[in-house]
Amino acid sequence: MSGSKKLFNYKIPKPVYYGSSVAAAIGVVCLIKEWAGGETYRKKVSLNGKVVIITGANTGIGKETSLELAKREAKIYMACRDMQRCEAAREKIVLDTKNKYVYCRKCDLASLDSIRQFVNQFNKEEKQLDILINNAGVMRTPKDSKTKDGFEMQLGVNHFGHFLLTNLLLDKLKIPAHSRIINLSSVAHERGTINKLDLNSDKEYDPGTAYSQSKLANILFTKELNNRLKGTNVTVNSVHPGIVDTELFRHMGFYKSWLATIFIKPFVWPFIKSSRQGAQTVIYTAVDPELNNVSGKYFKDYKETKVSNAADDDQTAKWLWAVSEKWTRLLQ
Ligand SMILES: NC(=O)C1=CN([C@@H]2O[C@H](COP(=O)(O)OP(=O)(O)OC[C@H]3O[C@@H](n4cnc5c(N)ncnc54)[C@H](OP(=O)(O)O)[C@@H]3O)[C@@H](O)[C@H]2O)C=CC1
Ligand SMILES: CC1=C(/C=C/C(C)=C/C=C/C(C)=C/C=O)C(C)(C)CCC1
Repeated sequence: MSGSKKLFNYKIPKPVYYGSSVAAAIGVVCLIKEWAGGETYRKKVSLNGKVVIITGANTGIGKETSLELAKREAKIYMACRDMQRCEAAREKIVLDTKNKYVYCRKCDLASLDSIRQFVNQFNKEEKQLDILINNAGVMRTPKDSKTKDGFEMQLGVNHFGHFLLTNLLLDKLKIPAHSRIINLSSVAHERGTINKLDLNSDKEYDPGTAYSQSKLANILFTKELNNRLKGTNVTVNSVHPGIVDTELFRHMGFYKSWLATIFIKPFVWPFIKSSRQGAQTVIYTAVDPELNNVSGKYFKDYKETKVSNAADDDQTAKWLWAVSEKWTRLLQ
């Protein structure tokens, strides 16, 4: 028997036995990951003739969403801060989908000037906008990270940047029969509060608290924008994509450490979504015809989901809107 294992009445050489056991175990783990990651959105919805803007489209969830919408024949504007990374992603999307109507445009959400320049250029290029996906985001940026206009980086990029961008694009969104805005929020909003006395975290800064505040701001923005868009053709919803293995964790030392890589990640890996899996609910809310008249909602795993009490607060939503209008100099 040495050098072989017995299975029923067959002698299997040990290397074959152990090799196939490892392969089977890997197969099972992959199946668990596929199952835990949720269903792929497969409804055949063509976006031929539709114009889409996706912020932060060069990597992670934004890149996968761009790829999927390009397959559905949309004309896509990838609004990114790093043109080299954007071009690399665009090339791949164009090669994979054969859709040549995919463009890179500079839009640094950490600069109000850059956002205005992006919109000025877009207004010259397109008559209408059908889908705006406010996807770009940063998480747990280091202390003292500020945008060009002095906003705390996470609130600045995740909320103020998208607040200005969306408002400047509303005229173009009002042209098609139906158009949509999708705001990427997060389950992290549940831990968030809006700090009315120190919104910009100038007095005290905690990276996790500031991220949660920014993701709560995304939902409050969705709420107030939905109020203001009543009676128009434009809907606005927010999405939690799941816990997704992307570059969002770039500022979290522990996540990238050898300790986490060896002792934690192998066990949680099957339950963390890939970027493709994380993009599915975003794609669903962006394109599914059943949602043509659904607005002001928050989605998770294809389902409308309840938001936290702090996110269901009309007064704070209005307060945040007024501050955002002022700080981004929207009405200048
Ligand atoms: N991953 C997750 O587990 C979760 C993610 N989310 C949300 O999903 C969204 C997408 O995140 P994800 O794909 O995971 O993260 P990634 O870090 O992989 O992608 C974020 C994108 O945002 C871009 N971005 C960052 N700062 C700016 C800026 N100043 N101007 C323009 N673009 C910018 C990045 O560009 P660059 O490559 O140049 O840095 C990148 O393209 C975020 O809003 C995030 O909060 C919500 C819940 C969970
Ligand atoms: C997977 C994993 C971790 C957990 C990460 C979690 C739970 C992230 C949640 C992120 C959210 C909610 C992001 C976006 O909004 C640890 C503990 C860091 C260790 C390394 C592996």
